[in-house]
Amino acid sequence: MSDIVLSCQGLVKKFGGITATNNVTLNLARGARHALIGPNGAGKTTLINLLTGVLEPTAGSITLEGQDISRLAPHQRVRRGMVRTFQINQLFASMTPLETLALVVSQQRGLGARWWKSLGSNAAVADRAQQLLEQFHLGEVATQKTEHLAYGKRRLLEIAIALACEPRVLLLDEPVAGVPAGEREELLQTVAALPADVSVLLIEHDMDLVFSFANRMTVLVNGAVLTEGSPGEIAANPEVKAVYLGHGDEINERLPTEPQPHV
Ligand SMILES: Nc1ncnc2c1ncn2[C@@H]1O[C@H](COP(=O)(O)OP(=O)(O)OP(=O)(O)O)[C@@H](O)[C@H]1O
Repeated sequence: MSDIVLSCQGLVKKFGGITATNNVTLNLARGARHALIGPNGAGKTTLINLLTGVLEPTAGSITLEGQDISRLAPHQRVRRGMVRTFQINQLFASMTPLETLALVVSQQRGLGARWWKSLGSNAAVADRAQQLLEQFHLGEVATQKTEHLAYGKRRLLEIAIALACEPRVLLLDEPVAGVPAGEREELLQTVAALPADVSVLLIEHDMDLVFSFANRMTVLVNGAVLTEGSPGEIAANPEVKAVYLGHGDEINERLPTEPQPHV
């Protein structure tokens, strides 16, 4: 088994005259905690959309566990084990976290939506949903409608839903964006405690989270990879610091000061 779970080679995405992704090659190691950072407009969202199949690349290829998935539809990539965090939408607003997770676990296990008729009648589904509720600190709000949950709890539910799909690769899209200060710590701790066998690619502007979470970082600028390295290497890289100058991003409060230690 290769040490690389997800890989893209020479990815290019052009929107008319704009090259949003410019010859990006990126390897996600098995069990990685890999952050993708870059200033606004660097191409992070476009790259994630290419990896998940929402966008079709102009050139390049993507492999998951060594198999070419470049031509697969988004749902086929999910089935192969690449899952991104879901944004809570209207569909889930009137459902509770318990119902939502039971539905996703049930679908994942090929049981369809039969859980609806007899929630709890399938012990394996109920057990897994309960486990996820506890893991994501949602136990106390398990039977409240999602639309009434605090924002931080909704973000936790998004990650729980993604994990219910039993991913090999989890693409975490700005998990703490918009979360009020009082709810951040719980979210940071939960993200830090994600299962070690799930390889994670994190897109994030919040440098607290990036530097406390990642053991590998890729910096995108103008659609291309500027550099890749350990958090220590990234923090010490003058080019990275220069890129963030004038962007008002928090990275300059951290660079080139010492990053947090990593194992
Ligand atoms: N559908 C589109 N059509 C045209 N241009 C696009 C499209 N999507 C993205 N772009 C352009 O591609 C570039 C990269 O955008 P992208 O949203 O991927 O960056 P980002 O790093 O995710 O930015 P942010 O951090 O602000 O979310 C930008 O110049 C953007 O304007």
